[in-house]
Amino acid sequence: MRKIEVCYTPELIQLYPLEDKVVVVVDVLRATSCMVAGLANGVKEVRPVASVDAAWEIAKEGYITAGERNGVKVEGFQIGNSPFEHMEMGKSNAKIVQTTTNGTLAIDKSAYAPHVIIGAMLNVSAVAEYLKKYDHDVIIHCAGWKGKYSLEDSLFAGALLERLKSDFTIGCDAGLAALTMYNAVKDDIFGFMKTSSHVQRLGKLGVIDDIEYCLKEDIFDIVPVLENTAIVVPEQ
Ligand SMILES: O=C(O)[C@H](CS(=O)(=O)O)OP(=O)(O)O
Repeated sequence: MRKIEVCYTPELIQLYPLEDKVVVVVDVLRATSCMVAGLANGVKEVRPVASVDAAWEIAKEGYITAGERNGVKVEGFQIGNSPFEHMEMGKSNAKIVQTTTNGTLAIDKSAYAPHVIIGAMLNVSAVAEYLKKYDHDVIIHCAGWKGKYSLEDSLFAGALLERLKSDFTIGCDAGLAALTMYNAVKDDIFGFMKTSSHVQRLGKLGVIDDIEYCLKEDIFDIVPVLENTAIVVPEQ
């Protein structure tokens, strides 16, 4: 049986050989939720970059600048890190260059894997169905927060494992912990998350609507993939 493992933070990713794996990168609050919401609503592609300077360079090619530092829109950028802003950009089929504290860094650190896909609560069942058809072992790469563990990305890991537990062997204790936590709180994820450090931090910035939205399961059925340097939704 294929194996699925969970890496809780980008600081640990060097412990996981990625050469022959599918990597699911997740940053529920909020980077990968923005990508999924935007791409499902007409955004053409997202170029994830680790630095603000790199974003400015790519913006010269006609990309909309998106992203945050410390949760706040980068000065001079067109949009920040809200899924609603990304969905709005879909109306003009924008191409976006995005840099965030945790999410785009985790993508950067996964980029040498042969296959990288983008997960969020918003598309968790679509990701599960995609992985069932794809004959490879899987690593769920949680973006965490500044190298540390985060509850929301672990909940995504648990939600995905719950959907895949008959098809994959859960190959690590991190996965078992995520699955147990998800099943314990799945009926009130928003209530559970209220005490988390990320919600406390972002809540102070007045983005509670973003948080509530990003914690919803299965709003979209797309699976964005990293193709060379861009995240796109391949034609079915
Ligand atoms: O904007 C966000 O949600 C966070 C900001 S911070 O890390 O909490 O300061 O960034 P992200 O890379 O989307 O986790």
